Amino acid sequence: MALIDVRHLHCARRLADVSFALAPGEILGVIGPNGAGKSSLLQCLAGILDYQGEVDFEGHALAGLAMRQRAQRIGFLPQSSGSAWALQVEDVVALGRLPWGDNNPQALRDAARQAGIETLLGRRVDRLSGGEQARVWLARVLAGQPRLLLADEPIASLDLLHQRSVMEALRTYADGERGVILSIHDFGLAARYCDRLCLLREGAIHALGRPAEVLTEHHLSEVFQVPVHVDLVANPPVVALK
Ligand SMILES: Nc1ncnc2c1ncn2[C@@H]1O[C@H](COP(=O)(O)OP(=O)(O)OP(=O)(O)O)[C@@H](O)[C@H]1O
Repeated sequence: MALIDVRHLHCARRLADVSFALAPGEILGVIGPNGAGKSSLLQCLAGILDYQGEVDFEGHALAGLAMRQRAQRIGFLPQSSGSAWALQVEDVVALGRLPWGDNNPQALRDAARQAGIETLLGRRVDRLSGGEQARVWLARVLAGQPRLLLADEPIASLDLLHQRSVMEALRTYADGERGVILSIHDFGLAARYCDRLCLLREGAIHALGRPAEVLTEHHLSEVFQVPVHVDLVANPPVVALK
């Protein structure tokens, strides 16, 4: 059974007739130009934006789930998070347990390790660098151990080392019964870590399939309107401007 099954999703002036399903164990990368609708899609699935169409989660209508059940099953990492308060890093991570009403120490430890923030514990989140803060907010979502993790550009502000470690953490997180849908602008990393890609153009799906089916010079040049060189046989895969 699909983890999430999205059928004919419409969101006013942002998304048109988007359909796909995600199986347990899969990472789906959502790609496309600025304004194509990647964040909007994730926000619809997270319950932040209203939509028309049908979305089933593990065979049941998502709309029928109580808010708490939904928050336990689906975690959302927004494009940018921040805190106006002087919270400790561990307090931010613990926020991820709110849907469960507990403070599960093992879940908190696992989340800190997966997001690579163990050395940041004990610090104030508002005194961390942008990339450090981004990993703390990722740890918050991981702490909730959602079956489906939605992450809006989780590596956008990260250095090379942490881009790789976060993609590997998400890969490991998805392996098994969980799934991840993330938006990403780095196509080389998308090719390397995502099982399938959804290429959006002006709110509609332009291509959906395995990275080799979606990341073609034809699709990318057409959608991004620049000549693109693609070599997915290379190790690591190469997608670059010509
Ligand atoms: N709060 C909003 N109110 C109205 N329209 C919005 C709002 N936020 C985004 N939009 C519009 O919705 C469309 C999709 O935006 P969205 O943020 O989903 O794109 P995106 O693919 O995530 O872009 P990016 O790569 O720049 O993050 C754009 O045309 C955008 O201008």
